[in-house]
Amino acid sequence: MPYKCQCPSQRIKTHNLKVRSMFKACDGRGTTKIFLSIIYTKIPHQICQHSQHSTPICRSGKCEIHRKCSLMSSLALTPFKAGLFVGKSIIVTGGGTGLGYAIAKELVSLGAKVVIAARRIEVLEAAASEMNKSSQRGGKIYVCQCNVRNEDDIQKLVTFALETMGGIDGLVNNAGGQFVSPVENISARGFKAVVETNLLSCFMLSKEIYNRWWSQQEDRKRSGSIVNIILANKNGFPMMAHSGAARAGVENLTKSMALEWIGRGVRVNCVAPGIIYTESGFANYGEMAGAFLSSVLPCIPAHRCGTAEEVSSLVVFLLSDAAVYITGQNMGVDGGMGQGTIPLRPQDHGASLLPVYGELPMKARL
Ligand SMILES: CCCCCCCCCCC/C=C/C(=O)SCCNC(=O)CCNC(=O)[C@H](O)C(C)(C)COP(=O)(O)OP(=O)(O)OC[C@H]1O[C@@H](n2cnc3c(N)ncnc32)[C@H](O)[C@@H]1OP(=O)(O)O
Ligand SMILES: NC(=O)C1=CN([C@@H]2O[C@H](COP(=O)(O)OP(=O)(O)OC[C@H]3O[C@@H](n4cnc5c(N)ncnc54)[C@H](OP(=O)(O)O)[C@@H]3O)[C@@H](O)[C@H]2O)C=CC1
Repeated sequence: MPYKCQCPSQRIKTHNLKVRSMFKACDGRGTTKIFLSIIYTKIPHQICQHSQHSTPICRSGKCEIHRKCSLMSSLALTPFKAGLFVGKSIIVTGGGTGLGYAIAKELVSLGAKVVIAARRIEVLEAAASEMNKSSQRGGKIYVCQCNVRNEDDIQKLVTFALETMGGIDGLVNNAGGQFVSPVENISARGFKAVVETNLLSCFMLSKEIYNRWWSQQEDRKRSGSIVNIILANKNGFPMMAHSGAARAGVENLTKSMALEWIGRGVRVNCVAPGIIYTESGFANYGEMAGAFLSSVLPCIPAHRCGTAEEVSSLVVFLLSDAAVYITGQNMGVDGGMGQGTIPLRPQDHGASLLPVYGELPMKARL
């Protein structure tokens, strides 16, 4: 099947725009879509000539287009100035995959020392060896196995970070997740597991670092920044109610910590991603994910998923001194969804809420 190129290379050439990152997706029907996020760095012309994209699609990952896609991904750069995080030490939980990986990678490319922590050590090690290739100016990734639901593991993580990096300037509470279920089918243990994974973990790790490091610093200039990754749950989170509730807890905890710790120079903020395509994240939902994506994309004002790098930029900004007057906030990265409800649950239940007062005209019904 001939490949229909959607690459906006003409625009890039004409306006000399800058390209930061690329999102590619095979739709399984022989078409590869290439989305360019036209922002920061200049795309080399030889990579993005319109004519070079008229190749038939393969799904092996080895064709010319895939090669160019990978090349483009590896060109993804940061909008922040080189060396911005030199001398800074940061913990990113869940940093071996998806959003956490993108955040850790951007930080290390800016010179930070970063501990990535999660349960699967082999995933962390593979990620670290990849990321260390893009490290700049002394940036380095260290790995630490940690189940964030376990308080002993949390204490060991903080000990490891202090010993290897000599301090902690930033924390990204990104590890998290949930499973899909209607409320009535969630067991108490299941609900508790999700609350522990997303809320208790954030409380335990933030507190541990505060008590052992931030509260001990004489020099308040060496301040701390915590960024909590939550999700777009402003109007509830049907089919993942446990997670919606846990993240609402994180948002409120964020405000309390922000107000209590501001005197110690510690800032605390939330980032609420909308629907961000990460291979690892979506793999948790198996076949449901594909169907979900096709029904949900038209409901996103931007008509596309976000990329991990688009979340990472905001997280890195909040960690940086550029955000020194920002604390207690929750910011969405959601393509215009306004941190609203993700329509996980199709409303195909019929007229279950019948009007009690008066008649509802036919045209006002589904
Ligand atoms: C309707 C359409 C759906 C579309 C799907 C696309 C969704 C896109 C959403 C976009 C927004 C959000 C994106 C993301 O969050 S991406 C990140 C996703 N990553 C993860 O979720 C990974 C982490 N998740 C987990 O580790 C688990 O879900 C959990 C937090 C629960 C931990 O599980 P674990 O097995 O370690 O827990 P326990 O062994 O302690 O078990 C405790 C109880 O939990 C019950 N449980 C666990 N998994 C499930 C399940 N899949 N379904 C039902 N119940 C589950 C388990 O049974 C235990 O309870 P019981 O003893 O009572 O049985
Ligand atoms: N992708 C999206 O559309 C959205 C994602 N989010 C949130 O962003 C965060 C990252 O998601 P994403 O990167 O997409 O998905 P991933 O599944 O790739 O990331 C989840 C990460 O958390 C780690 N993790 C999960 N449970 C634990 C645990 N108990 N202890 C330690 N680490 C744990 C996992 O590693 P391991 O399994 O090795 O422990 C994994 O690295 C999550 O909190 C997610 O809920 C929010 C909104 C939208």
